[in-house]
Amino acid sequence: MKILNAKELAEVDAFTMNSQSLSDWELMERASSRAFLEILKKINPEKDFVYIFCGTSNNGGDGLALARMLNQKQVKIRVFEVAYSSSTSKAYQKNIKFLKENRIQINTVQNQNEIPDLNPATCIIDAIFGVGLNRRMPGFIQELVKKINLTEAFKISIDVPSGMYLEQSIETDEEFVISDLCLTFQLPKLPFLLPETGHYVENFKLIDIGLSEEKIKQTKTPYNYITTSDVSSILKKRAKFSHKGSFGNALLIGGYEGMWGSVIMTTQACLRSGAGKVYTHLDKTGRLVLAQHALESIYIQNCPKALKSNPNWNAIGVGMGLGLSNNAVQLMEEVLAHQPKRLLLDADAINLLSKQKNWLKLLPKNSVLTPHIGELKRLVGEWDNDFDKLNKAKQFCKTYQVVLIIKGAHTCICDGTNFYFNSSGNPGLAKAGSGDVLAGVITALLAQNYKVLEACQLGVYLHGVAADLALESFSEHSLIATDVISYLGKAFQLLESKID
Ligand SMILES: NC(=O)C1=CN([C@@H]2O[C@H](COP(=O)(O)OP(=O)(O)OC[C@H]3O[C@@H](n4cnc5c(N)ncnc54)[C@H](OP(=O)(O)O)[C@@H]3O)[C@@H](O)[C@H]2O)[C@H](O)CC1
Ligand SMILES: [K+]
Repeated sequence: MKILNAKELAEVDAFTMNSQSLSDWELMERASSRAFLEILKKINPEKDFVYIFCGTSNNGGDGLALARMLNQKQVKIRVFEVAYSSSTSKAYQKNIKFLKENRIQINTVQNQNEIPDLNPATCIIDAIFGVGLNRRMPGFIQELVKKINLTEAFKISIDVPSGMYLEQSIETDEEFVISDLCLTFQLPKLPFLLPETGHYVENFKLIDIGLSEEKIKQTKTPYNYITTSDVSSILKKRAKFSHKGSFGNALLIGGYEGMWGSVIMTTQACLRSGAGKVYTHLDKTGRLVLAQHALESIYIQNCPKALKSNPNWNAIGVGMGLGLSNNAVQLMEEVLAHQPKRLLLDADAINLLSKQKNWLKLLPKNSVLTPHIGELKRLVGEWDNDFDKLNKAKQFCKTYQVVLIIKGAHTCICDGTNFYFNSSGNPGLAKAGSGDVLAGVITALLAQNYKVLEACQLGVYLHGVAADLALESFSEHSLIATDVISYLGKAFQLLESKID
């Protein structure tokens, strides 16, 4: 699924209206009526008192349409025109006319003194600014938003929380609506997926408004959102006459300084993700634990020998609990000298790279690095904001020709040109061990010869789905990494059921 900016969305809107012979008001009516159905699920039409704040352009137009629909349902409402401009959109004017015809009172707010008492409101609909915000909101709207945020009312933002920009960060002294629910039209918006702003849009719902799929497909954007339909087309069927050699040999290297569990979980996840054979090198003191927990894996005692004697590792995953000792440095040197076809670097492998930046040039092309935020900082340096972070990550990938998987609530894959944000997963994954499991899933897919970017997308998505499915037995609090491994099977089943 694509993530578009305001200009691209406006082009898709225009194309849709043209191809479906719709006026802008009709498209707005479609959008608002679908948002209205979602709002009805969240309010008590008999009891709630809904305040609707409408800007003077199309986001405001949506708000006015919602006011009319709520009024028709006999919901108690108050409508406020937040008059930041004297020029209004056509669809907005038409909706104002309808409200007047229905004798619905419209209150105007155009300065700080006109901000109403919000105490009576039990629900607030924020339709002040949508995707069109392109500069700082006027002072009186900043004050209004501050007041909205202080109320106990249930807050619903239409399309985008007012004050949030699609493609730039918000200054620390700027306000934006912190809503309980954001009903966003058709496609997700970039700030929802970035931690600085996404933290305040935890609950967003995509409202399908029938925009032209053809036009969306044609629109070029670097930003993408990974959904089931994107990845189910990637997953390959296992051929009937295949054998273990058909699915690759994966070598996993880590598990030192008592951190055996780390690489053993990677091993288990790799075994559960379809690799033909999984070999694991860990500190020899951990070999019995490996034998107990991953019977199907093959223990490698002498890693340098295994690297030298076998030029045909289909994929190597290194770093999970590797430590930063001299031994770890040597192992990394061996791996880099081997120049594997497919290489994944996680955890301590990334930390070692950050210390020895001259190694970066030695990484085989298309190596996959899976840093969490702290590890990313050590690799690319500090960033000013999330947009700067994306730029730095992109530059890093371009310079070293690698793929970054930046782990987080919406894990982001960057290949130097495009970004892919994951849609699956939950905060139960915010625990030690989750990354080890992800490394195992992706190494298994790399070993099976999936294209690197496809292995990353599929792996990240499956890992999140497994965590989501695991919530049928566990809670976000109780979920642990090994639970995620035990639900990988169900996650694969879900995608397999979608293969034609
Ligand atoms: N396909 C869809 O997704 C549909 C979306 N709809 C809704 O329409 C909005 C987008 O409408 P738009 O009118 O483009 O944008 P806004 O309502 O957000 O209004 C912003 C306008 O105000 C001006 N502007 C921008 N920033 C400021 C500011 N800080 N102060 C004052 N004015 C500002 C700007 O115009 P300028 O020419 O002055 O730059 C914007 O035009 C979308 O979010 C949906 O809610 C439709 O319902 C149909 C389908
Ligand atoms: K809004």
